[in-house]
Amino acid sequence: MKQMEVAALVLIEDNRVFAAQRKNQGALGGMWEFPGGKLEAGETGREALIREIQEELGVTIEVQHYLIKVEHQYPGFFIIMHAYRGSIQKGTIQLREHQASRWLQKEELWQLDWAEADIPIVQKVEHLLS
Ligand SMILES: Nc1nc2c([nH]c(=O)n2[C@H]2C[C@H](O)[C@@H](COP(=O)(O)OP(=O)(O)OP(=O)(O)O)O2)c(=O)[nH]1
Repeated sequence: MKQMEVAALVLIEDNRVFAAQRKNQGALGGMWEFPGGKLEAGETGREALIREIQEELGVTIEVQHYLIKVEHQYPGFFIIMHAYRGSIQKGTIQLREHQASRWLQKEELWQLDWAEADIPIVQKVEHLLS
């Protein structure tokens, strides 16, 4: 069974969290997620996250702390996801790989069609927003 390890960013500004929508084609097409991506060989989760966010959003982030580890079995693959809190150090977000993005308030969190593995992260975020 295919297995992957992924790092994801929980970015909160002004009491809103950043969510991004995957492109319609491909794995989990159209689903909402926290930006990030797969760890490459020899990379730590933090290193992968900094690299992926630079690639996907064109910004430099500072990773603050580890938030939660999620393990989830999708029909075709098993995913281990590490979510971190982080903040933008430099740059303005540009969507380079996602089709849409939103800054969500607490009450809006469950309006989105989240990738299944993200549910525990969204629950955690719910407690971080007021
Ligand atoms: N980045 C990210 N990926 C997630 C989340 N939730 C979730 O199930 N995933 C899945 C989607 C993908 O299968 C995998 C992330 O890898 P990725 O974004 O690099 O995957 P990809 O297939 O788009 O990229 P690639 O193979 O072209 O490099 O993890 C999430 O919140 N953030």
